[in-house]
Amino acid sequence: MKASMLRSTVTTLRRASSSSSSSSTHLLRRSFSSDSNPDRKVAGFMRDEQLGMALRGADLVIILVGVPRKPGMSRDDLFNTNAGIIKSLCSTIAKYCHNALVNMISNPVNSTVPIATEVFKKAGTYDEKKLFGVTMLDVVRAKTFYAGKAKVPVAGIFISEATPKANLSDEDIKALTKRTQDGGTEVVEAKAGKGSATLSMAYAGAIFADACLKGLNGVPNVIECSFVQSTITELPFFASKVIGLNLPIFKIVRIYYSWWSLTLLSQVVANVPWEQARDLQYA
Ligand SMILES: NC(=O)C1=CN([C@@H]2O[C@H](COP(=O)(O)OP(=O)(O)OC[C@H]3O[C@@H](n4cnc5c(N)ncnc54)[C@H](O)[C@@H]3O)[C@@H](O)[C@H]2O)C=CC1
Ligand SMILES: O=C([O-])CC(=O)C(=O)O
Repeated sequence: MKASMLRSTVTTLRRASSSSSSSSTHLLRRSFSSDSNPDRKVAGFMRDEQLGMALRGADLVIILVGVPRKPGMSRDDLFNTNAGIIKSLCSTIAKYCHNALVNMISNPVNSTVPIATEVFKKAGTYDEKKLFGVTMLDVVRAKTFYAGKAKVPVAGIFISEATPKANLSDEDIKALTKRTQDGGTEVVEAKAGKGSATLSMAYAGAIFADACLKGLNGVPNVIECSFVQSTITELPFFASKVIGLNLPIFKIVRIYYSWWSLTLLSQVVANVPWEQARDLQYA
């Protein structure tokens, strides 16, 4: 697909008021211009019956509907409400824009991505290279906290790969990792029941969506992290470093895990099987 030919469409999905009925879905569709087509259009769609119209022909769908956490909740506590919303949306995506890249922001991402996978598989439209759980906010946080500690602007996606190198002790690395892991909870608690991270998520979501659009426009070697179908651990999905968001060359890059990351990894792996069984049963 040539850059000058591309009509890159981003569709975001929202309901105006969470107290309204399930038939009040509000949708926003943005069509980005290209050199040959300078028109920039933004159109709004309302209600479930217009969902298909909003989605038809989209190149990229960003899913951010659903409920956010309140203080004291885990992301997994959102499963019962958000799983059904995601299942229904993904069925419509399979029908109206099965070629679209899907950026999944709605939590719990480690369940909503497998649910979307199963829905797409059942519809016969699944392509693992098109479904991305958005973990970009963790990268943004890690970079910000590392830069604060190291007193340098940071490039690179992981603490173990960050440049320029800062001389951090094991204790510093542990603390940075924990601060990054707890970043979402920090915001949820600070907002005291009024939602989770929104502005920083918008920033992170825009970076990731932009990377996808670059990939679709044929820009080579776009590299970001995302929760995708992955072979880097024994788990079927894992937040992985992904190179070449320009389809179809997408590939997972192995990374160097520090001793501390490996310790955390073993804890994650131990928890996942029961969640997976539930996600698959649900979908
Ligand atoms: N992946 C990540 O790093 C992050 C994920 N999130 C997740 O994103 C999701 C949204 O969070 P916020 O934007 O803070 O919540 P929010 O409450 O500000 O917005 C959610 C929107 O979804 C709408 N909605 C709810 N049920 C719907 C339905 N059945 N159909 C259509 N629209 C519906 C609501 O009306 C609302 O407009 C949550 O699941 C949250 O946990 C939030 C921040 C970071
Ligand atoms: O923590 C939450 O509930 C939202 C989220 O995923 C984050 O901010 O990282």
